[in-house]
Amino acid sequence: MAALAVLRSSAPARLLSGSFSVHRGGLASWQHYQSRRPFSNNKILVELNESTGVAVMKMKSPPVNSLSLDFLTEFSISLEKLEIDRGCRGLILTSAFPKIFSAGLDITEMCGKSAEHYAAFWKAVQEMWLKLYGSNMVTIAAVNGSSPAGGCLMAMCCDYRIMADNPKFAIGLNETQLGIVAPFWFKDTMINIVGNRVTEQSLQLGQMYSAPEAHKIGLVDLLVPEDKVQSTAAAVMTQWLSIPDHARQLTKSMMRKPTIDRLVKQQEADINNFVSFITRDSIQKSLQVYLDRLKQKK
Ligand SMILES: CCC/C=C/C(=O)SCCNC(=O)CCNC(=O)[C@H](O)C(C)(C)COP(=O)([O-])OP(=O)([O-])OC[C@H]1O[C@@H](n2cnc3c(N)ncnc32)[C@H](O)[C@@H]1OP(=O)([O-])[O-]
Repeated sequence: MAALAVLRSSAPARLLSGSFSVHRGGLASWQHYQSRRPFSNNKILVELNESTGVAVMKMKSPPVNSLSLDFLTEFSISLEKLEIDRGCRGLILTSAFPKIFSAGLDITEMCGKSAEHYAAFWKAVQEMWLKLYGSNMVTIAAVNGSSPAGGCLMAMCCDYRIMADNPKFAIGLNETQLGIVAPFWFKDTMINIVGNRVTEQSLQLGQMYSAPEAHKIGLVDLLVPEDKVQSTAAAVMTQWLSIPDHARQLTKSMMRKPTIDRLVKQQEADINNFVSFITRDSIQKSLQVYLDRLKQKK
């Protein structure tokens, strides 16, 4: 079971950082755990309901939940804490902002920095994927806004995706539009959901799909009105949690392990590949132009 990130049964439940609360039934009984060290900038809010065993993880990194190195580090630590907590069986991943799930990788982390920085950043992206895609928990993405590139990847890592039924919200792997290339494990994750043909076309065109289009191609499983995304995620979670954990976990591992192992086997090479790609002058220029265009949009 090497593919599954953390062995939940053998590790003690420990809660380490701030922005972490445990729900024991009523709102009045929210308990806040103290930080052991002041690591967290609270870009991620985690609320664990102990009576249901379901944690809600809300991304809260203004303005657009872009995946910076700090964000990714905090995300992976938060996830690991839930993974080793025997009281937690399910995770709902969502955004604290109403119109944006996540803007994907923070482009400023990929512009004008050192090779060492790019390597550390890419390792953090890999870790996020390995932990979320390999999670033993039931994972449901409550996609309450737009979700390009790395944001789409996070949603795709989950077992089930529920998206707000708003044609203005878009999701997809748009990397080629930035002049960059989604790595093989982004591609594999998408193939495992929508198949080879749709993925090939999506990746080449850097296609963003409106919520209804994403539902049509199977990139998201369910569309619901914006104000029903969270409650529907909770209802779907109950259904998934009715399956015995061990059987569901082994099945999930059987489905995902080959995909995970491909990256694990070449993690270092993948980092080197990213660094040599992202440091090219032409790629740096493309990213800068894209970033400037984003800023001028207003
Ligand atoms: C090989 C590598 C694989 C790569 C994978 C990736 O994920 S690549 C990533 C691919 N991702 C994309 O292509 C997504 C690009 N982003 C968007 O399409 C839109 O921002 C939006 C739809 C997410 C939100 O629309 P909205 O109208 O609500 O918001 P807004 O547009 O007004 O932005 C507000 C502020 O946030 C800033 N900022 C935004 N995104 C990023 C970012 N990723 N990073 C950093 N900064 C970002 C933006 O510049 C602006 O800054 P300012 O001027 O205030 O200093």
